[in-house]
Amino acid sequence: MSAVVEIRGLRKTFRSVRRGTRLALDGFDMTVHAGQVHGFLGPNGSGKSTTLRVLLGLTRAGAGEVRVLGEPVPQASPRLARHIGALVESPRFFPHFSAWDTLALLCDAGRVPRSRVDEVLELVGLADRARDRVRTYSLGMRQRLAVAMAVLKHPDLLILDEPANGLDPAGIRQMRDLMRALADSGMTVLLASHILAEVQQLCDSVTIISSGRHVGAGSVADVLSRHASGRWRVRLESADELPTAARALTAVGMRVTVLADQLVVSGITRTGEISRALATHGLYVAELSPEAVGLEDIFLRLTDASTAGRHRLGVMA
Ligand SMILES: Nc1ncnc2c1ncn2[C@@H]1O[C@H](COP(=O)(O)OP(=O)(O)OP(=O)(O)O)[C@@H](O)[C@H]1O
Repeated sequence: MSAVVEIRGLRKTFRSVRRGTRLALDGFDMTVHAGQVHGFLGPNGSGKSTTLRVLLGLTRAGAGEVRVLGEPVPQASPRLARHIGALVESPRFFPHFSAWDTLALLCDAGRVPRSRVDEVLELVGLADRARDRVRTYSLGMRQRLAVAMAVLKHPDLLILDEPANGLDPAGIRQMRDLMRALADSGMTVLLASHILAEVQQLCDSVTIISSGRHVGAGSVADVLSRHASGRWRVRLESADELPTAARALTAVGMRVTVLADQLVVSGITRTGEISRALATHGLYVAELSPEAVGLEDIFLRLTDASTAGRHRLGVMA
């Protein structure tokens, strides 16, 4: 799998007279592979927008190496511009223009054939409102028009900063379907988002940033399994047997929490240990499953740990 984005050791410091020196990126690393929807996650102020602005050549890093589509940034940024589409700031529209007029104007300015307008309107689901004025559009429709503007030149890499911000559940779902359709059409999508359930459903891989540092990355499945809770949920034929089962498991060194209809067990290396310990007391497992951990739990665990560590070290900006 080839890397579309490679970032190594990125540092960026902001200096202002009023607020002093602020370290926004502190040796940050990230890799995004071709054809994936890659989620870029981090708490407010952790450095996501700064990273995206560096990738786009909009701001310069103090140190580190950045390559997009194999080319160095910022040196190759003018050449890369036509291969990257981006939605990183609130889009501005001419409210009295229609979506069709808006895209046609951009086609003319960017020497893209106008035949692309209808294609893109179809892709973002605005074909039936294409001739209506933008000022009559909902927030979700405006966001989809902004994505249409970003993909007009059929970029290889699409960078989106919180595209579902402020959208209702239906709008979020349309945006998710759109991202998936774009990735299926061969585009690599880098998506900064706070909506972790969405990221878990949509993204192939993720990078987690906290206080300007990389704190986790990998395919969503890997990240979920790497940070699995190590706890197992155990149900028996009858809930009446749970107290006896809890005593049996505790006696062999496991940690057990008794809930109304199940046990939560940790402190084991193999699940067979649970069935074996219960069988010696004539108890049989009806259901045994790993306790589910979502991306949100992992995100909070990693970013809290990182922030707490940096507070201890006294290196917070
Ligand atoms: N132009 C700037 N001048 C001074 N400080 C800045 C500037 N831009 C960003 N910062 C600081 O850099 C740090 C990272 O900000 P950044 O906007 O990259 O975070 P973010 O992860 O995108 O946050 P959010 O999720 O809230 O958008 C923050 O401490 C922020 O205050």
